[in-house]
Amino acid sequence: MSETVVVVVPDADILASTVAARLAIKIIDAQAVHGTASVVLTGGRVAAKVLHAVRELPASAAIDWSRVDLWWGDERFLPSGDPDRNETQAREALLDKLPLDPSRVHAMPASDGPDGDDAIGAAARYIDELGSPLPRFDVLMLGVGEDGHVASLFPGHPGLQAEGSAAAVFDSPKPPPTRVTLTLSTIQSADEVWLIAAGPDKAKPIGAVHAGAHLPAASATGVRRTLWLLDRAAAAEIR
Ligand SMILES: O=C1O[C@H](COP(=O)(O)O)[C@@H](O)[C@H](O)[C@H]1O
Repeated sequence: MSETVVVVVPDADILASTVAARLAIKIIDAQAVHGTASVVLTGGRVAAKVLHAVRELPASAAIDWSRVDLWWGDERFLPSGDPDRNETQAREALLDKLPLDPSRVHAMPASDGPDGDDAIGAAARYIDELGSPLPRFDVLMLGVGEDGHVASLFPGHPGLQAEGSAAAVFDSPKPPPTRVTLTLSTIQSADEVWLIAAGPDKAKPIGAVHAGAHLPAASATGVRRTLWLLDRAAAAEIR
């Protein structure tokens, strides 16, 4: 039976440090049980803050980073190293400072990668990388957009119905227009899904989801646990 928990902390800085602490413990526990840990990263502003906070965390020294698999929930389909790529931001905030095993860093392809600007080919390549059955995801982190989107799954957009484990997204309402995303069924395969949001702009969609609205964020649930990790401003409209 899956549980949903809402955790509210005073502000965005405290949110980043508490999510970082939770993430470190989750990775340490997963490595104790399985030998490895598998984490799905998200993009966006709060994600960068969380990764920065992991860097500052003394407990991160207890993690064997060479046995952590990193995946991405979505990617802005831009050239490698573009500052708007979720991968670039994660590398700058944390990954470049860690002794990761490069073969365990599963970034989504860039638009100057092996498939060039063919986003469908890039999504197919990520489907291959994910494999079948899907990897075990110990924790899958997601930001929440002002419109209630998660990963690159936007309300009323065809990506929401996509089949397969990952999909290309075109004409995204948020720039850049072309993206690659995990599909809802892949997100729902994670042991724990963490929806992380800070700031007043997130209050409306989060309030709506908790009142029963059918926004993409409402469908982002974990097999064992769904955690909403919010600052007070983002939680303001939860009744
Ligand atoms: O474009 C994206 O936006 C969302 C939310 O970002 P935020 O800056 O409003 O927190 C993010 O979750 C997603 O990964 C990203 O591609």
